[in-house]
Amino acid sequence: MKMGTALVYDEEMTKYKLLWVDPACKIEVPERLTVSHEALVKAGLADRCVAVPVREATDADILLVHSEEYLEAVKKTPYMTLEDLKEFTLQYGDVYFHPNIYHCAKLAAGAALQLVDSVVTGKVRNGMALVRPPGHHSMRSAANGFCVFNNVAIAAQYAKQKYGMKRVLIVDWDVHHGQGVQSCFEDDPNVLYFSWHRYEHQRFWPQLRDSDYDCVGKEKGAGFNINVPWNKVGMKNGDYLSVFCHVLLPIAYEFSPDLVLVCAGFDSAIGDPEGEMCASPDIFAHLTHLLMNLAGGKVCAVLEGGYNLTSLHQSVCQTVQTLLGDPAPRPADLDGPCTSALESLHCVRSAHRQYWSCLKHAAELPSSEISTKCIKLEEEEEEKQQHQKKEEEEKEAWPEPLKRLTPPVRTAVVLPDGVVCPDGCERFSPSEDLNILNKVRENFLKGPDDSDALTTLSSLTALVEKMEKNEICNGLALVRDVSTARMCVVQHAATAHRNRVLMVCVGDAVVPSPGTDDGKTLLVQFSNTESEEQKGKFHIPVCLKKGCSDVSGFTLAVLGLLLPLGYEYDPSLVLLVRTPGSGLCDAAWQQLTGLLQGLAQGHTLVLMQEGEKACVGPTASSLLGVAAPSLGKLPAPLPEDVQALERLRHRLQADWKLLQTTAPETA
Ligand SMILES: NCCCNCCCCCC(=O)CS
Ligand SMILES: [Zn+2]
Repeated sequence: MKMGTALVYDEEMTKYKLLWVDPACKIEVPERLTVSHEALVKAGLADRCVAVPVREATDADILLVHSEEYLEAVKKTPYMTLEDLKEFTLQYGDVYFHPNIYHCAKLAAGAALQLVDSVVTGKVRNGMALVRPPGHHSMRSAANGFCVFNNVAIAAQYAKQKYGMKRVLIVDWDVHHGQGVQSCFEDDPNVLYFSWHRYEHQRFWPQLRDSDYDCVGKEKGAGFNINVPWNKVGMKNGDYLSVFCHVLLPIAYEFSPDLVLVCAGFDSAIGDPEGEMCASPDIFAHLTHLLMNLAGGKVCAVLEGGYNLTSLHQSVCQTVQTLLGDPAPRPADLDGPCTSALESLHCVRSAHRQYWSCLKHAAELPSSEISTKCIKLEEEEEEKQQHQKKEEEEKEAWPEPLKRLTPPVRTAVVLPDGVVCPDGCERFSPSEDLNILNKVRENFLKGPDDSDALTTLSSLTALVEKMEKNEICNGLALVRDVSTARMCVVQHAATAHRNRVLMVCVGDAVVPSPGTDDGKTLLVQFSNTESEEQKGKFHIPVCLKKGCSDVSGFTLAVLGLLLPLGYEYDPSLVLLVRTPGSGLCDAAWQQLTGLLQGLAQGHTLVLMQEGEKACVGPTASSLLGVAAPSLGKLPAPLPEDVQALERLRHRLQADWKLLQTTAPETA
């Protein structure tokens, strides 16, 4: 499987700027690109990428989205005087022209097409295009919001036309609604457009009625346009992750795209004057990671907005470093979604429940008076927040994202002699560390002579120690006795006081509840047997009618339950245990292994029963960072599974805020 990350950039795109006074446009400056690119160079990330040259989009490329008259009009701008340019600009909104902007707009669109070529032909696995002018606001026959040509919309049409891509997912995490993208594809069921955006009940630019959650697409495209309006500023990491886990990812997996394009705007990060949100730059490492197992990893990120040069360059680095496969930083102290975000979440899920089987269970929209009451309630909160926000603005500051050091060894394996070490992995030699050997001997050995158990258990202990020191990223062990191995790992990991172990079990082995409910271990167990005993906050049985053999139900449980739990729990180690009888297909198992690596700085330890030897290769592939194979278009999950998950989420959301999908009942 091809690895490699493309970086498409050319300094020519810095060579235009605002030539007159216009307060709405002055934030769109050339430094946005130079600062971002220099940060990638300084962080040593640019050198790790495959440099892909830009090219000018041809007329034919541009006409995939725009009208001839618009293109002909823009073609005239290089020859215009300053007065003509001002005149020409007046017909559009919140955008400016410059003698060189037509050239740069062709390069920006061409850069996106070069990126698509590199990814789709397999030259690289994924990549990022650092471009300006941005694109997602430009309409078929109009420039808008700093945008001239719609770079990502052109890229999507190009991918469909040139490569016969059936289904393209566009994720727009920019803080503005890409109305240009929406209008291009709103009747197209082959392009799923997702956008969240600052909206404030249509009070925020561009103040469009069509940006609200009930604009779901038209005719054949109904359901393939997802708008998540942020009706308040100050949204944080927990708000963003909730929307990914409870809206975007379940639908994206059901849609099963052949290609993922990202309108990667970073004005949704903290410090940005446009967005006024509070999400930290490292959240983009997680948003990127969560998309990287879709479409076999074919992800093309194209820069859109981002106007605070500090959070912009930090967010760009977080995104590129994740595309390169480096483990994501641990998500620091996530809050649950705020009331306003929950209302939006609930409305979006209700608006789309008829189109997506993963949402069938979404509760009915609250009757109209309740929703207006919510808005009234919000307006009161708003007054309070407004003056508070004024003070905050001055001291907007956030910690520099932690340096993400990549362990020297990516994947270590503990395997019985007869099993070959998968390519790219490092066989972990048994430990000679005497105090480990003694501890294992006295705590876990049944018979004194059980030498190979001693070898296995001491190797595992040593492996966990090396993961804690970040010398090894993740590991895989094929063991005879999984339950003893599991206890050994949990016991060792728990000794380090601040450790938390997320243990995920698939298969029919009965897993005893972790000792006390002290929170040092969170056990999530997938099975098909309804367990009778009441579990605590830290032991969560997920019972699916057909266990893990139903990929749709399993995927829904992973995306809408396991991931939010994992992010909120924020473990230092993820212990993924597979025992026979899970019925889990390799692709679903690899998706699980891939997605969980977004937690614990990628420290995932997979324990498998010896009988699962055939699964060593696929597991190693995921642990090495290779994208999991696509699951294909998912059939509808079993209604009883959907209801069971919904009930479980409602039962747990008092303890686990990221499981919430509806606003607390208004008094
Ligand atoms: N006219 C009131 C000023 C509001 N600012 C709007 C500026 C357009 C923002 C477009 C953008 O950021 C592209 S990602
Ligand atoms: Zn924007």
